[in-house]
This record gives sequence, C-alpha cells and structure tokens, in this order.
Amino acid sequence: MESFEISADSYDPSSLTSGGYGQRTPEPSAQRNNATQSETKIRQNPAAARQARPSATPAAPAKKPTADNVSTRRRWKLFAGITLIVFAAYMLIVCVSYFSAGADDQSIVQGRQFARISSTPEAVSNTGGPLGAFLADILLSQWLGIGSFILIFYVGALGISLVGLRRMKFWDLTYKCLLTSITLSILTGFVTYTMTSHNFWGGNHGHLVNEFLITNTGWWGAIGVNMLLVAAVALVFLRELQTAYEAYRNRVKKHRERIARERAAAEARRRQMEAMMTDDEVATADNNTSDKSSSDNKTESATPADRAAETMTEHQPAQHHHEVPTYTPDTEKRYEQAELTDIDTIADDNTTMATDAASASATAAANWHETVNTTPVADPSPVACPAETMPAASMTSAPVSSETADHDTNDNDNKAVAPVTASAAPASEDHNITPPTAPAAIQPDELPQPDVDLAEIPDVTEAEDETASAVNLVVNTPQAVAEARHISNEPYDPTAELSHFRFPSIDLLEKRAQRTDHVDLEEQEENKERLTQTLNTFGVKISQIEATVGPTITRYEIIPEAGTRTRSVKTLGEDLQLSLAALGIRIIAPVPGKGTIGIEVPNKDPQIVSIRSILSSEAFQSSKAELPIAMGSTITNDVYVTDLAKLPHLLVAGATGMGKSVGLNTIIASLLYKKHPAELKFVLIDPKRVELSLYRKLERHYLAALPGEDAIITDTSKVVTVLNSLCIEMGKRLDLLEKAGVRNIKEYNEKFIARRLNPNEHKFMPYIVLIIDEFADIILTAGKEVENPVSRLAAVARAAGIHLIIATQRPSVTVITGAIKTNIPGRIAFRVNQGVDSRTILDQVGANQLIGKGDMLFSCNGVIDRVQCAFIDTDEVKAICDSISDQIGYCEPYQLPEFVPPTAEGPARTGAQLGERDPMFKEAGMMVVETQSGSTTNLQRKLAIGFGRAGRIMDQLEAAGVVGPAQGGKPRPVLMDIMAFENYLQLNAIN
Ligand SMILES: Nc1ncnc2c1ncn2[C@@H]1O[C@H](COP(=O)(O)OP(=O)(O)OP(=O)(O)O)[C@@H](O)[C@H]1O
Repeated sequence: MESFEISADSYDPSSLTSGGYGQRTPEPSAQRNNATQSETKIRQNPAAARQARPSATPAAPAKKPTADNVSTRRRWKLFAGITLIVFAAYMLIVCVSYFSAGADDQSIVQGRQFARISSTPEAVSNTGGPLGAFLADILLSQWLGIGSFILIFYVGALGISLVGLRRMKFWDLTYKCLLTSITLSILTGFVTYTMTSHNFWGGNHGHLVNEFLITNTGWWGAIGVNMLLVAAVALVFLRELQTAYEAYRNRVKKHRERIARERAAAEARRRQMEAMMTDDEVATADNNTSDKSSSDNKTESATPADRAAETMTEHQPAQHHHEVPTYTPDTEKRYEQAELTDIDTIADDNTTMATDAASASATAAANWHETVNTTPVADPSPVACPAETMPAASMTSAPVSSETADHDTNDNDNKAVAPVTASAAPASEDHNITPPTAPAAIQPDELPQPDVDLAEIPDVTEAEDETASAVNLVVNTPQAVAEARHISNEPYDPTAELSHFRFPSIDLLEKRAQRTDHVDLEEQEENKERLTQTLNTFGVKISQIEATVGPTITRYEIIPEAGTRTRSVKTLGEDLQLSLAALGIRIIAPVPGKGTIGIEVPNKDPQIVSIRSILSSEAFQSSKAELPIAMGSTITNDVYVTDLAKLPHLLVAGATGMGKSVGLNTIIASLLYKKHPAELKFVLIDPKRVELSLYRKLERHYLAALPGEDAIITDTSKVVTVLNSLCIEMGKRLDLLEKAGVRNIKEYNEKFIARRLNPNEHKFMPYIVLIIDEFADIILTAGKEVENPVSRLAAVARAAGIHLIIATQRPSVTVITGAIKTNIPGRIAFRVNQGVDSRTILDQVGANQLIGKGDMLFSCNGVIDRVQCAFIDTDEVKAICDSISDQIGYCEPYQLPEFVPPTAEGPARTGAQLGERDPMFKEAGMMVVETQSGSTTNLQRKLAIGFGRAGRIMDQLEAAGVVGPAQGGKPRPVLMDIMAFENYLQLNAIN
C-alpha cells in the first residue's frame, strides 16, 4: 500500500473519538499560545476581530481543548486502535484455521445461533474456539469467502492508524478495501464455481453473483464481468502497480549494470594477466637467447626494441609466479653493453622505452589494483569513472594512430612503444588515470591469481609482420599479436564509456489527440468566399483559390487574374482581417517558388502539435543531420526538421508568453533524443534561473561547466567568464583541427574514430551547444564584454562544433546587435508586438502577424517557413531528464578550460603595470602565445630590443595573465593561447 499522508480531504478515523474532522491537533502549549495571541489581537483591534469571525452563522463557541481532554482522547484512540488490531489478529488466526478445521466444524456451526454452538457438547476444531469457528464460518462461508481477508486487513489497518503507527486516508482505504474484497470474492467464486468443496471459497456472495451471471449471461458474460472487475481494481491500484513495476525495473537495471561492471572488470583482469604473462614469456625467451649467444653478438643484434623489452621485463613484476622481479647483474651487463654500442640512440631509446615500459607495467598494475579494489564493491551511484571502474574499456577504446605506428616502425623505435602503451593504458589526459607507481610497490600477495591456464599460453614467436613488430615489445604471442591488431583496427567508440546508456523512451511523452479534420469544409468555404468578395471589392480579381490546412492556420493560395499587381494585394491585410474577423492574417505575395499569393488565416479551432508525434516521425527518426532539431509542423503538416550544425547558430526571439521557452525545450529534447552524452554537451546560461533549471539533472551526462562552477550559469557576472572559456575551447579545438589537417569537427571525429589520429595529441570532440535564455538581460548588463566573445563564437565556432542558440524577448537592435546578427543566419521569430521587432529579427515584417502559442517563422538564409512549434510541457521535460539522470553518467560535467578574467587579477595587475604598457606589448604577447614559449631572451632577440626592456614586457605579460612567474633560468610557462590572448586584447581595447 502507498504511504498515506494527512491531507485536508483525508478523513482521520481518530476524529470519531475527538469530535474533529481531519484536523491535526496542535500541541497543547502551542495551542494555548495561539489562543492567547489571537485573543490579544482581537482585544487590540475589534474591527479585525469582527473580520476574523466566520462569515457564516456564528458557530457555537469552540470548546477550548485542554491538556486533560487531549490526553483522554489520545488514550481512547490508543485503546480503540489496539482493540481493532487484536480483533484483526484474532480473525486472521480463526480464518486461517478455517482452512483445516472448517470442514469438521461446519456441521456444528452452520445454521445455529452462537449461544447454541457454545453450549454444544461437541468440541470445535478451530483454533479460535467456538467463537472463532462461528465467525470464520460467517466470513469465509457466508459472506465474502477469500475476500474476507481484505476486510480483516481493513480492520487491522484502521487499528494501526488509530494507534498512530501509520496515517491513512480513511475513505481511500475504505473504498479500495471494499472494492478489492468484493472483486476477490466474485473472482474466487467464479474460479471455484464448479469445484466441489464443503463451502464456496468466494463465500455465498461470490457464488450467488456468479450463479446469477452464468444463468443470465452465460459463461462468457461471467468471464466478461470478472475481467471488468479485475480491470477496475487494476485501475484503482494503477499508481501502486506502476511504483512496484518501476521498483522492479530499477532492480533489474541495477543488477544488469552490476553484472556489466563485473564483466568489464573481469575482462580487464584477463587482459592484464595476458599482457603481463606475455611480457614474462618475452623476458624468459630473451634471457635464454642472451645466455646462449656471445656478448658481442648480443650487442650487435640487440635492437632498441629488444632492449626496451628486456628493460621493461626487468621492471615488471612476475605476476603469475607471484614474485617481485629482481634486477640481475646479467641484465645490467647486457644493458651496459648495449649502451656502449650506440650510446646516443640507446640512451634515448632506453630512457623512453624503459619509462614507457615501466609506465605501461605500472599503469597496468595500478589499474589492476583499482580493479581489484573496486570490483567487489559495486558503486551504487550512477557514475562511470573510467580510471576507477573500467580500465579495460579505456584500454581497448584508446585509439591507436596507424599513422604513428607506421612512422614509428620506420624511423624511431622508441615511439613504437606508443601503440603498446596506448593499449596498456589510455594516454588521454581526460581519463585521470592514477599516475603509475613503481612496480616494486606491488606486493606479491596483492597480485591476482591468473585465471588463464599457463599451459595454454603459446610459445614466444617472432613478430609476424610490420604491425606485429611495432608492438612486439610487449606483445609477442600470436594470440596477443592478434589481439593487438584487433585493438588497433577496431574503430574508436566514443560511447564506450557509457555503453549502457539508453535514450529516453518516446513513451515518456504525452499522447495528444491529433485530429485530421480540424478545419471543417464549411469554415474553409466560408473563408474562401469572404476572401474572394473582399478582394473583388478592392479590384483584385481571382482566377483560382485553394486551401492548405495546417495545424493552427490555413493558407489560401490565390491566383489573381492577369494584370493584378501583387503589391495591391499586400496592402489589403487589414481589410481582409476585418472581413474575416480574424487576427494574425499574413499575406505572402508571392509564395516563393509558386506563382500564387498566399493568405494565411488562423483556424477557429487550432491544434496542439505534440512533441511525441514530431519526435516519433519518420522525418526525425531517419534524419542524418549532425544535430537534428525537430521544431514542429509546417503549414502542409510536414515535420520541420533542421540541422543545427548547418544553421549553424540560432536566434530565438518573440514577445513574452509566445512560446520561446517551449521552443527551447523542443530543441533540447530533439537533441537529447538523438545524441549520445559522449557526442553532445550543453552550456546553459539562464539568467531567469527557472527556465533551464530542469536540466540541472543532466550535468553528468550532457552539461559542460567551468571547473568548480555550477553547470547552469544563472549569475550574469559568470557569463563573461564562461563565454571566454568557450572562446579558449574553440581556440584549442581549431588548433587540433589544424594539426589533424581537417576542416571541421565532423571530419576530425571521423578521422579520430578511424584511429587515424594520435590519441596522445588528439581527443574525440563532442558538439557543444551554448544556449542563452534571455540574452537581453545579459547584454544590457555586460555590454561589450559579452558581445565580443559572442560575436567571435558566432563567427568562428562552427567548424569547432560549437553552436549558439540565443533567446530574447526584447528583439531590439541594442540586444541583437549588427555584429551578432550577421553571424547568426538561423532565426526563429515567435509573435512580436511590432513590425519593427519583426524586422530586427527577420529583416522583414511578418512576426507581428503571428497568432502566438508556438506559431513561429523560421528563417534560414532568407528563406522563411511558418511552423507551428511542437508543444512539450514541463512534466515531459522532467520525465526525459529523469530517465537520463537515472542512468550511469560521467564523474563530472564536461570541463571547459579555465579563463582568468583580466580584471580578476586586481589593481596590482591591471593598474600601474598595464597602464605603462610597452608599445610592443601586443607584438611580444603574440610571439609568446604563438611559440608558447615565455623566454625573455627570445623576446629580446626577435624584437631586437634590450634585455631590460624585454624583461619589463615579460613582467607586463605576467601581470596580464599571459605567462606565469619567472622560474630561474627557465622560460616562463605560457598560460594563454592565441584565442585567449586576442580576446584579452579586445577586452582591454589594445590595438
Ligand atoms: N508550441 C506550443 N503549442 C501550444 N501552446 C503553446 C506552445 N508554446 C507555448 N504555448 C503556450 O504558451 C504559453 C507560454 O509559453 P512559453 O512559456 O514558452 O512563453 P515564453 O515566450 O517563453 O514566455 P516568457 O518569455 O514570458 O518566458 C505556454 O504555457 C503554453 O500554454
């Protein structure tokens, strides 16, 4: 049963004894205080006292509750409650006993008064004695049969409520219990109808009802009635059933997730064991070989790769023997000999390879530790932290650059370790892998028992081909070679980390009745006639008129007779409005691509376009767009789907209450139904604090945030920081695109997925959609500080996969400035109050003729479509967010780069030093950020200035946050990239 709460409409059985109806009795002292307070007020203000009196007939003065009568009432309640509970328990015992004793007792109890039963010399078998036998017979045989158990439950529940153990709504409990007991009685009567027994299990009630039904309606009639009753009960308990089902689903889901985690951990264990054992085999083989051959030969033939393998083997624990490896003099000797042969190459190789190898082994060991530690304790919070829980997944999913592999194999063996290192431990900095500890730190007893039979491990063989030789430093068994090949050939899966992620179900969205006949023919004919008449009156002759019925408006397309000027029709808007007695008439003269003039007239009975119908449409489902957004329905009832990635930015404007927020929710929902959390991140700016707050739940799946900051920015002062941070992110991304030799994020990600980019330098990039609700609030407070980064993002961010959606209810030129507007070709205009606002948004009138409630004009590169925006309500948004946030997410929101606002450095940095900025400051800064080297000597040399001046400029750059503090003789660290520096220059008006 649900947990019952006290509510105004609930009837508290306790009131039977207290004389009150569902009112919570205040504590005596509080009550006294209240009484005294109100008395005082009344005395002070007799008028208020009169007002305070109920307007109805003055009731008898309420009896003042005293401590005495309150506690008496309590005692009575307690007594009544306990009595009911005891009675229910007794009834339960006697009824259960009836199952075994009923048949024997029947001859004694049936048809007799209780007085006779108790005086009869025959002993009854019921545990509850003669009274028990009597009552059980009444309940189970004569009344409701099995259904009587519900009545017993009811009595017990009332008792519990009176005692105060659990509060219940009296009427709710009563009708549910009655309905269930009657249904159970009839259903049992039906099921046992043909059964021969000493009584009817549905009681006389159940039997008689079924007898009546079967006699009058036949068996099918009885079946039908019984099914109806069951359905009624199911409906009554729908909420409870749903809750139970949800609880069951959650349990199953959690169970599955746990199993998946365990499997991933087991797989990780297996891979690590294989890798470690393989290394050990290599070491053994090499040792054998080196023992046999002469030391000279060894020196000549030893390739850097072999030597690294030796070194690495030496540094690795011999896991399957449970021994910590020792560094033998023999190994050292070989190492020294190798060094003597080619001191330079070997020194380099060995340093890198030993480090890599040790790091691979240690990382594997570190990962192993974590696997061992984390596997048995299934983390209940839905978070996927790759470093802790999924080392194997990270390992296999870390892309290996084939370019790198080729290059490495040919000319630089030490880099050939890279694929191996990548396969042994993800190199991506995003994955927060714990820095490797020294292998010796691993205790033998901490190491796992290999779950692989050692006898099954094939002998060490030579690398089979070039690819294998690239990886044969640690992977030498055919099995491992095959595995390594498999790893490097398999496309990178960005969704692997949240591979169990399920997109929200369409069923979360409400089904809204959609009528096809929403404009009846009569209305159409009437409108056609009026249009024709009015146009005729003004001298516009029509040769043809046709209607296209949309969800909220109907477009009448007319073909005027030859010689009619289109302009003359355009001016007739108000007259048509008058004749049709309708607001929101819009004239399109001519309809683009057609030789007609369109007159759009609102329907008398507009339809709501449900988000469910739009998102489940074929057009959306099969859309191949990178960032598909399904906005709603067009005039021809087609689903309007567009690609945000191609727009590439969107301005959403309209007067208050015309559907902007719903529109934004529709856009977000479209993206949530199509993009995996790995592929898309939102940056949400919501100065109104309420519109986007529902999405806070998505922070570990879909939101990007500044380090340590809230994922949804509501504070206007933080907006500048986040926008600048996005500029830095854009700069970084553009750098990566340049390095990868691609033109946009799509090509870049494709290349990365195909493992054609080195994962040490590159990473998979999710799209970032920046949504600013109520842009006017922000730009009017922060002005240029916001306008500059926004226009920079609008101008350049497209290629980097950063897209802007800017919403405002004040579409004036001070808000949507020229600089912003030029770079935002996608515009959505909901109804606005004036034509001038429409011009600001769309560069033409029209939005002022819309009808509101999601009626909008979607303009892209000058082409305007009238669309009825799909409607999504808050509950649907909540349901979507819940279904996502219930699933495992990332450890934290996607981290945006940190941006230190120049003003935040305080007057020490922005005052005197920057005031006396050197004329070569900008040039010097550019040089520093371009070369990413904060060397004063460099500045001195390249700018041909004295050391003193170069030093002063460097100090100024430090004050501006471009470089870090001096580090002895070493160059200073560079803290900004080109984008950030350019931004800094702009913000500080440095030319
Ligand atoms: N697409 C739609 N279909 C049907 N009704 C809609 C639609 N969009 C909005 N409405 C109706 O208009 C009301 C206001 O919508 P919404 O909150 O989106 O307006 P708004 O422009 O965001 O207002 P504000 O700027 O004041 O926040 C909604 O509560 C809803 O009743």
